[in-house]
Amino acid sequence: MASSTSENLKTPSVSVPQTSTSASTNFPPINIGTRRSALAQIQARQVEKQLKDAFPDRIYNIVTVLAQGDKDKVTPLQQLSMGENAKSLWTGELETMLEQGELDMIVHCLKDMPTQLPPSLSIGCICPREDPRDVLVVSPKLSSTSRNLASLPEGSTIGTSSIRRAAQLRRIYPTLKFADIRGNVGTRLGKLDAEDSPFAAIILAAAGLLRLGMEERIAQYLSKYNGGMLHAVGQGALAIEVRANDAVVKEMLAKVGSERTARACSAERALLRALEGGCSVPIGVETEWRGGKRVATGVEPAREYGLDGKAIEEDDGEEGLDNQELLLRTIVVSVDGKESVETEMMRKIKSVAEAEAMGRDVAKILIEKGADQILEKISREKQWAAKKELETASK
Ligand SMILES: NCc1[nH]cc(CCC(=O)O)c1CC(=O)O
Repeated sequence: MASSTSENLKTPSVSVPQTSTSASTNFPPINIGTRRSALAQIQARQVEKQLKDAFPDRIYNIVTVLAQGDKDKVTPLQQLSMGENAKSLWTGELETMLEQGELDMIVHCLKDMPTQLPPSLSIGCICPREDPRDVLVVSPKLSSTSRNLASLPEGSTIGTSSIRRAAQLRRIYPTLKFADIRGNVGTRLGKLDAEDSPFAAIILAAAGLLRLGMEERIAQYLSKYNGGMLHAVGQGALAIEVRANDAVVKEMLAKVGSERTARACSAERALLRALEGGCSVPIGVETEWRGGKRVATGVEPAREYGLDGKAIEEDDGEEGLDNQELLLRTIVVSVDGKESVETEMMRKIKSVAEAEAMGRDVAKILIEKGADQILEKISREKQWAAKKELETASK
């Protein structure tokens, strides 16, 4: 779909689609950067559409970049994301282009964004959240009999590279086994469905499957009260990264963002930041808005359920937001699932800053309850594994 320009010869991993010539405008085009996967491109087009609806006179280009993390399919994820630059392998190249003005915004899954951004960049807006939950996707060989975790055959292997997912499931389903599975959503589904697949099922984010139009693959939605699984910080929300000093683009994005999602996700991210967790740290969260006219998840527009399975009665949109309370549930689990610390807090939240304060307060409570010991142990083990890796490499 994207046609290459001669510019790309210098940077072959970047593809710029032809600019549409239909809109007449005096403004320069808005270049929207994203990763190259099918899901990333759908997400970028969704944001482009919202911007087009709000600002039809502007021209938009979607620029896709093959991220370092997508190129290296061999090194285990946990090693790829080690150290200072954790996760920059997903965003580093795009961020350089944004800083240099080749892009005007980057559409990210908020979940994949580091909690600290380079000082020249900031989050321009957070879009309304898709369903934030993790889901179980079952192998076609089992899908007529096993539609949930509890009914999978004993000793089944679940494909996931996420310590958060594996650790939480080990805690509740000690007979399940876990194995790494890498790649984009489509690649993972292909590995699950292969004739010689070692996996009985895999765990994915609902949001990705829903955006890809693959809802029919979802066997079970997981949450605290269904499978005992809390999702990742920021899961299901798209965030748009911009140059911190780009007032024009920031003003445009104000039309696209959701205050409800921004508050919920800011609480989650402040919690993660305070615990200094990288993407592989097993912290699970759930946020719900309670009270006011509706009982709702961080999901928006309101779906027909809350994360606890209670029906959502009425959607009073953003208006009732200040009268509602934000419920934040969290869990920190050891890798083997044997130790865990959980806490829940509910508070009225009237701004992103208040949401961040709540996230930090929850982090303090988790630390008082012993979460720091779990996290320190994981960090020691990671350093040990990295040292071993270096020793092996230098032999
Ligand atoms: N780790 C990759 C990733 N980053 C964001 C999503 C899902 C979409 C979202 O959270 O918005 C996924 C796929 C998955 O975890 O199944």
